[in-house]
Amino acid sequence: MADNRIRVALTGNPNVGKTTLFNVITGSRQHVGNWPGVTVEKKSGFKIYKGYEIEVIDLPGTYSLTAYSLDEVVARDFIVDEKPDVVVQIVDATNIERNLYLTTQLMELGSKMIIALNMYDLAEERGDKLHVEKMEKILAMPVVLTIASDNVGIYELLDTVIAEKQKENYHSREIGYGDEIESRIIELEKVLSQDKGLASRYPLRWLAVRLLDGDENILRKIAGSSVAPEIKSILSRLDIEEYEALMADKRYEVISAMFPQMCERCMTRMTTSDMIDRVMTNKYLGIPIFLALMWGAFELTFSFANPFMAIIELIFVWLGEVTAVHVRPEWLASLIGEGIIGGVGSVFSFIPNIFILFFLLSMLEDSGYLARAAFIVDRVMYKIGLQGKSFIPMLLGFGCNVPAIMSTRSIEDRMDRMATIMVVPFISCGARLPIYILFAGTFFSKNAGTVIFCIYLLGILVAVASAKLLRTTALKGHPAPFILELPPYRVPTLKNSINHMWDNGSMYIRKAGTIILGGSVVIWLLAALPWGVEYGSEDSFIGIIGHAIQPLLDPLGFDWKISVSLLFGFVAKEIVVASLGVLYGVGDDQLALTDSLLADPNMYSITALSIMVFSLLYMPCVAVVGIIKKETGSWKWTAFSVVYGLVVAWILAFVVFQGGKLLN
Ligand SMILES: Nc1nc2c(ncn2[C@@H]2O[C@H](COP(=O)(O)OP(=O)(O)OP(=O)(O)O)[C@@H](O)[C@H]2O)c(=O)[nH]1
Ligand SMILES: [Mg+2]
Repeated sequence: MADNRIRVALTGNPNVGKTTLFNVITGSRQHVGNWPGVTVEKKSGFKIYKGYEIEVIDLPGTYSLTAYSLDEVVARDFIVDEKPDVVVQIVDATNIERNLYLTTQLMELGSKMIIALNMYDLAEERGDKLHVEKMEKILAMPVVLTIASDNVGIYELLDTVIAEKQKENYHSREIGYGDEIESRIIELEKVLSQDKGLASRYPLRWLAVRLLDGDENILRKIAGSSVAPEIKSILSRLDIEEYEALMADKRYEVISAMFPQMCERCMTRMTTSDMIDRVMTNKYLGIPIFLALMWGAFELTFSFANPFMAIIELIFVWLGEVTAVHVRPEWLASLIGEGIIGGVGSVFSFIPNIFILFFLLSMLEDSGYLARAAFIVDRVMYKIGLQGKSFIPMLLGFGCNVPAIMSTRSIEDRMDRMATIMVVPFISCGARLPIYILFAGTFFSKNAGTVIFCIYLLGILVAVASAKLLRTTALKGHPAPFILELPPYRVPTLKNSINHMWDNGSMYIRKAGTIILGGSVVIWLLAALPWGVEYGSEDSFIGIIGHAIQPLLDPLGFDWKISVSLLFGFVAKEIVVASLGVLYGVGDDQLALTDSLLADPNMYSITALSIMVFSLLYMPCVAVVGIIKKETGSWKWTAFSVVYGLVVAWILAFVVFQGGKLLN
């Protein structure tokens, strides 16, 4: 490797600001959130600085080097196997003692190390006195103060990285584990050293320590080695569990001896966060507060977005009129008017809602509240035999199910993970929102926010119930207890909320310009062909397809237009709205889609409700099906997910529609 290239790994406990730091150094925009477990994959980026090409790798958070879940393994293996030039451990300055556990393990690896003492704004705020120089001396490594979220200390950190890389010799730092364990370490080291390949790849002392620590992954790493049988026989004579406990004790002992010298007045005390949590996570108040906050978010979304939505609608209706008058030949006017403006336009008018909802959700996330929501829901889920960790992917699922399913990698237990993957599609993603806004806004205009809130809630309930069902049948087993470290409450940063809003919102706009545009044109073609048929009539191709599937959906109250739109929604759920836009010929009679729907004699509010319920549940879109296949590695489960969704959606929409008809 050329001399001016440096590879730097960012590691540390979850939720300490690794990704925030990564983003400011490399100018990337990876997802940052105030809860542990945001990052589940390694991401790399580059920074050119003072003539050096610095590659920075952001890793998932990990509490120790004994990795349990998939994301922790990613972090551990990278540092151990890829040997970055410099390892930067990001330490939460308000939680140093706890973070040092990982430090003691990283130290043993013998890599060049730097501590970035992050969030020191928060430490200072509460009156801690940090002794950075003492810390450097005790740990024998550079310590740099940073405030990643405020761009403070970044260049100092980069300078330190360069200086560290250039250092010729540095001493590895060791923890003494006491005579008994030390003699075992020496015994193991001696055997391990016979395998020259191993010796060149890993520090032998480190390997020995990990083996005595009962690390299964390390056992697997040396399985192919000639010394493996001998190592195994030594280990089998020892009580590894006891060694593991002894070594952990020793580390804690070392930490509690050095910690008081690094920080004065850094005792644990009742913080504001703790006090707020007494109320927020209270046994009785927790769930009502959660529901109230979510309901508030939907109400706000709706009332704020309404005027903007009306303006966008007007613009598209006007564009439709202009097209009808000025564009010739007529088929082209129809393509642009009915197809493109009708389809893309009707999806576009929901952009304000998407933006506002994601802005609000990201404020809740950044403040630390969503982690509490996971905690509260976990309490309930655990009682009915489910693992609360599944709630975190569900939270991500409100944005898009694809990253949500990827984030299940942080779930250790395979059964739990599979069950979570199967139920995430019931969590309503942003793409379904336009469908609800259209139908709730049109048929329940007075309390649209509440109706949409109930739909989201229904999604969560179906997800939880399905998980329960799966966990007691095909994916039987006990849930592992879930320990979630609650992050502190923080004032949400505007930058973060806007970034988050933009990421979700721009994805939506991109989709409108590509897949939805394409879908609209296809639907227009199907509605206009065969040549000479009346546009969008029952004799057009789309009419024929619609009539073919409509009998299946008739008991749910859907006519052929709704049926065919739902069919195309499989590609992307926004297409349901786009194709309704095309089929109701917005450009034609110069009405907004909402007015056309109100004018349709077959549409009642109960039909609208049935459509919303069906769209919420009916099957994951193409992209989600793809990721389910990838993450489960099984066609059987992928097919199950599609069929199960369709069945559940059909049954619930049936109950809603037929029940509603009976009541009326
Ligand atoms: N006050 C303050 N907040 C910070 C600082 N650095 C990061 N944060 C916030 O801390 C939270 C966690 O940041 P992330 O960058 O997602 O943390 P991470 O270490 O990548 O977390 P995982 O990927 O879950 O392991 C976010 O809400 C950030 O805005 C800091 O220096 N000061
Ligand atoms: Mg991260």
